[in-house]
Amino acid sequence: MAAVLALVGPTPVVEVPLGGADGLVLAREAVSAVDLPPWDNSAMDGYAVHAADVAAAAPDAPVVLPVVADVPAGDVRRHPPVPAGSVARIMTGAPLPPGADAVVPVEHTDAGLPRVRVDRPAQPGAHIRRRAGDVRAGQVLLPAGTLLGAAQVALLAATGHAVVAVHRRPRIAVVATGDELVAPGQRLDHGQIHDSNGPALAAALRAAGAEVVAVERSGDDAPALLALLERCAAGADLVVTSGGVSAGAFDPVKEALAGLPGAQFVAVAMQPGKPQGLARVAGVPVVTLPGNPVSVLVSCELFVRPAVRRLRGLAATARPTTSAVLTTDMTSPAGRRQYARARLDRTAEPRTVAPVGGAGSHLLGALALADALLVVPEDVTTLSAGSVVTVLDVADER
Ligand SMILES: Nc1nc2c(c(=O)[nH]1)N[C@H]1C(S)=C(S)[C@@H](COP(=O)(O)OP(=O)(O)OC[C@H]3O[C@@H](n4cnc5c(N)ncnc54)[C@H](O)[C@@H]3O)O[C@H]1N2
Ligand code: MOO
Repeated sequence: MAAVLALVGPTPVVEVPLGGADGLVLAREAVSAVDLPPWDNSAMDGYAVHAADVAAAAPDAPVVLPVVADVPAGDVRRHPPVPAGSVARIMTGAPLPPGADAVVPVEHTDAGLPRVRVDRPAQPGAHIRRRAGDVRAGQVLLPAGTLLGAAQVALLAATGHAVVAVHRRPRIAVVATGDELVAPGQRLDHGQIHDSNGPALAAALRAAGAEVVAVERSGDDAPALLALLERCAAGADLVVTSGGVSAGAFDPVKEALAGLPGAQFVAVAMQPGKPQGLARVAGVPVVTLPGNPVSVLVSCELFVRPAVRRLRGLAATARPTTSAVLTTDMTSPAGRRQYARARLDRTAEPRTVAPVGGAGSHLLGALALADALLVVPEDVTTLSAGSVVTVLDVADER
């Protein structure tokens, strides 16, 4: 993972309309130019009063006062001070007229106009939301590096930000390699299969926060593949390939990239996802994932997702791990850390985890039912039901 991360940094800073900024990451701290609330205002529908006028009000001794003004929310008039001995009718969020120092909720009155009966006292300051009680002008609202979600967008909108400086959504191109690949929906000849890695990587990368700018298929001709990678690199921050990196007689990805500076192909002691590689094409990092359909998604999760986070301007962290109780016995290959596909019961106490399907890197049926990866260390070859194991929680939504 470190080798992949070393190739990427946050994408360039762009100014985008706030309305389209959710899911992006602030590139600069956001500062408020205004106080929030901008003026003292009412927290209740009711009457703005002088607290002293209603100090003795009670259900059996109501105080009757004249209503000298009506202040709805959105009222842009500047009202004169409310004289002592009178009140203004006021709605939630409306500016408190000068003079008044408390709000009596309408429930504690007869809702009257032009005179109102108030049957409860109010402490000075009651139901008043003070100017700058939330945010002060000049205050840092959000530091650089903040992921913008609904609450952050609300704060930026409330403080009047129409555009925000964010890291541009990372552009990633996907290239699935293999002469056997045919687009889903097309007829298969003997020896051909539908390309699942292309669509799968595109989905995983989008879920990680990337913009997928191309999903290409390439045959096994290395020069043609290199030309395709160069075209993809021209419009991308990162290119991700699948297939063609193991020990076969036709491993075009290796062949296409091997001569490039910085290219490296390694066997990682994990299962699935052993053969891995990376290179730069025209300066753009290319991560070469193995072709087996389970391997490609597990490797994308472990190696590419953190890199996408870094490109977005976030910390390049992995997903959270959790402990769970294994529900069945299982085995694991010696010398390779296994990421077994599993289902995690998040409602059980303690949590339980059950492997789904076998260890084969072609077992897409089981992968699609899994929502977690059960991590079995390199030196562990058998695990019994009841053991406490580490689980990577990879579910995006559940
Ligand atoms: N002699 C050895 N053979 C293999 C080794 C090894 O060490 N020595 N490693 C195995 C492991 S582990 C993996 S993983 C695979 C990785 O191979 P490649 O990255 O070269 O991938 P391919 O050979 O192109 O394909 C492997 C497998 O996946 C299918 N595939 C490929 N692309 C797609 C796609 N886009 N959609 C659906 N399925 C795809 C392909 O048809 C193969 O069945 O190598 C092992 N072999
Ligand atoms: O390591 Mo490969 O990725 O098992 O199938």
